[in-house]
Amino acid sequence: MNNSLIIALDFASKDEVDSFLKGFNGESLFLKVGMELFYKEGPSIIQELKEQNHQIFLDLKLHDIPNTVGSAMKNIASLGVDLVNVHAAGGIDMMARAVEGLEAGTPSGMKRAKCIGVTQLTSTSEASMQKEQLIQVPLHESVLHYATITKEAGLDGVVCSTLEAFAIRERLGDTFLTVTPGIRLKTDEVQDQVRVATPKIARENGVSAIVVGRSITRAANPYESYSLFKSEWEGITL
Ligand SMILES: O=C(O)c1cc(=O)[nH]c(=O)n1[C@@H]1O[C@H](COP(=O)(O)O)[C@@H](O)[C@H]1O
Repeated sequence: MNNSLIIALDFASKDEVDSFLKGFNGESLFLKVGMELFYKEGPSIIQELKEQNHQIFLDLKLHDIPNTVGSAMKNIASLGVDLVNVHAAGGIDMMARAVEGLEAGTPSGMKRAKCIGVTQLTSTSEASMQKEQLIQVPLHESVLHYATITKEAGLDGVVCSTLEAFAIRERLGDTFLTVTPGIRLKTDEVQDQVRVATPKIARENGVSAIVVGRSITRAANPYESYSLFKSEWEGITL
C-alpha cells in the first residue's frame, strides 16, 4: 500500500478499461474502480481485475446511516478488494460500523480491506467549504479534524490532499495512511480539482499513496504518462 501510485479507472465501461490496460503489457498495477465503472459493470469488474493480478481500491465513498453503511461494507468485503472508503462527514459511529462490517464480511483466510475516510474532497476550496458547508474554520483545520475522528473510529487512514498530508502524519503517526488525489504534473490542466500538487511534492510531504486519473487515462500515450508520474513519485530521474 505504501508508496503506491493508484490509477483511477474513471471509464464508462469494461471495454474502455480493457483497451486502456492493453498498453501496460500485463504489468501488475494498483487500480481504483469508482462509481462510474462500478455502477455500469458491477462486482464482475472487480473479479476480472483481480484475476489479472491487480490490487484494487474500490472507491464508492459510502455516506449513510451507520446500519446501512455497516451492512453495505459486509457485502463489499466479500469482493476481496484491498482498499475502500467512506465519507468522514458520516461521523464516528458510521465509520466504526463500516470497519465492523468489513471485518464481519471478510472471508476467513483473507485480509480485510483497509478502510479510509474522505476528509474534504480535493475539489473543495476553503471559500466553498465555508460558504456551502457553513464550516467556519480554515480548510486545513477541517481536514485535520476529520482525520482525527477517522482515526478515533478505527479506520486505517484518510483521503486528503498533499497539502494536508504532512500535518496529518505529524498528528496521527506514520502508520495512518494518507491517500492523495489531485495529483498533476506541472504542465497538466487542473480541471475540476482545487487542492493539487505534483508527485514530487506528494513524496516530499510523505504521503502514503497518490491517485492519478485523467492525466494518465486521457493521455495520448497512457503508459508513457504513467511512467512519468511513477518516476517523479519515486524520485527517479529519467
Ligand atoms: O476518494 C477519492 O478517490 C477522491 C477523493 C477526493 O477528495 N478527490 C478525488 O479526486 N478523488 C478521486 O480521485 C480521482 C482523481 O482523478 P483525476 O482528477 O482525473 O486525477 C477521481 O477518481 C476522484 O473520484
